[in-house]
Amino acid sequence: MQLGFSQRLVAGTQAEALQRGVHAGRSRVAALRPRAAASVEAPGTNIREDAHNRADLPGSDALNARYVPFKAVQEGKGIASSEQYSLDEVLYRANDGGLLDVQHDMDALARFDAAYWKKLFDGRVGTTAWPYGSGVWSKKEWVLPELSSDDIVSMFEGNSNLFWAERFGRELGMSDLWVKQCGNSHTGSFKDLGMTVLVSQVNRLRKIKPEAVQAVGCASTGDTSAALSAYCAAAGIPSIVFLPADKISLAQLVQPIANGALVLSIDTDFDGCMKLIQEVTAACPIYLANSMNSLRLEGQKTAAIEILQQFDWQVPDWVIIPGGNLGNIYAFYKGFKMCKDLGLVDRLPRLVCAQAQNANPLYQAYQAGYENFKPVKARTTFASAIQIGDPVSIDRAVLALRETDGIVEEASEEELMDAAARADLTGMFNCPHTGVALSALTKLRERGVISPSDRTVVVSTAHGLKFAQSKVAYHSKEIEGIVGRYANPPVAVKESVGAVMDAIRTKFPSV
Ligand SMILES: Cc1ncc(COP(=O)(O)O)c(C=O)c1O
Ligand SMILES: N[C@@H](CCOP(=O)(O)O)C(=O)O
Repeated sequence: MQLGFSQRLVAGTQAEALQRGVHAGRSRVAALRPRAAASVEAPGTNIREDAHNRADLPGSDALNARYVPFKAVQEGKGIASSEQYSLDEVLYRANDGGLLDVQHDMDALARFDAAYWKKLFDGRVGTTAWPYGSGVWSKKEWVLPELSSDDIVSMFEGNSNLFWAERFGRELGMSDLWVKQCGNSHTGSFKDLGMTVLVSQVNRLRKIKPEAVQAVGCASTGDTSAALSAYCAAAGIPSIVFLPADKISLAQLVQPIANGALVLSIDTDFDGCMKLIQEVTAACPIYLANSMNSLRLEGQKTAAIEILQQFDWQVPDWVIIPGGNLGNIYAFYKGFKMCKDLGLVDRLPRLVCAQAQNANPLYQAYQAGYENFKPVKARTTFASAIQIGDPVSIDRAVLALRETDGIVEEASEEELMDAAARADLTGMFNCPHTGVALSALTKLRERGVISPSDRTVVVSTAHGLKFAQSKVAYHSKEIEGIVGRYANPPVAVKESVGAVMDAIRTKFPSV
């Protein structure tokens, strides 16, 4: 919707008012810090209270969002759907059993022009004003506009770095390759972005409907469970995690244990855990925290908005994302689409979903023109967090890929481990899932689908340190069937200068 001159003027004035509010809030926060430490004498003088007292963005009371059936989104109806629900309802599926989607009142958002939103979002980067220091909540009006700042549970997630992978790009003959480090986050994966939103809404629900939400639960391959347990622990909310026994890394397993969740190690795979959690959450007041719950995607979509913001609102040509349960690829699409629909950018990037060959139901569907999707039995993969054969968000992923002229690629175990290790040699420290995305990038580049100057973003979804065991195995050349082309095993040396010098000169003859 185009704004008339007088409306633009109003929006500009509002933006300035808000900027003043944010900056005033920031300086007040700074001024209050010493007193907050002595909060016994000065109760309430903290950044949450400061947010409570701050006037909302003028006109923001008109902003709102609702659940609508995902089918309505597929049909292009969005918030105009006749079936819709308040976000205060506890439900995960529409009347027809299909998924739900959070839809925003785009006309209300469009009352503020693109320049207004850019200025607002840019002005919040790096602030400590509650809750805008979070990369997710800095876009609060586009996430959960009606949620009170008092209810937000945040660890100032998001704002992850997007860096120019100059040397790795050069190896692939590319000049404009970037890596978005979504794994550089509180619990070491992108899941924090969605979990802050879900747990914040739960925090509200527990105040208005205490009997309806007694605990929050999820099935997990290790990252959702880590994020859920951390955010629940921060808010004092009980959490329960269903983990496939012996199928997640030690670092992932210890996270919910440390955060006090009830950890159930179940003798099945992720798909089995996912079925169980759906039954359990349907039967008792345990709130479902998997990305089947569309609240999660409202947080995850902010990573896409953040990428555009980091490129000064320029659109990259390609964004490559590893896919498992397939919520994230749709979340990225939603973020990009919202920016386009509200005029912040003029096009969408092409999306690539990268799957492990051992768990590739979307890749198989893509090969068949998305006809007759069939779940698969996911086999063991080093990319264990995407060892998923029956993705809940398959329909969401297909929509995202169709709308962006997207591509699906796959990577064998050797390809994904090699790709992660090769990129590590240029200074990264990749998890195997990022290895899947890097392998997809390499293949698309070699086939000439991605051109030398295409601006390309690889989304790194978890921190490599969560998967140290598999990286050690690779570098020790211990993995059966994998040569380890980029392995760099440590050299055992006796305690003698001669032996040390020999070892150095073997590697660097000119020393
Ligand atoms: C590290 C990591 N990468 C990628 C994914 C895939 O995300 P999605 O399930 O939304 O496709 C997951 C979880 O599934 C994950 O934990
Ligand atoms: N990789 C995920 C799998 C579950 O995905 P979700 O996004 O639907 O919660 C995990 O870490 O559990």
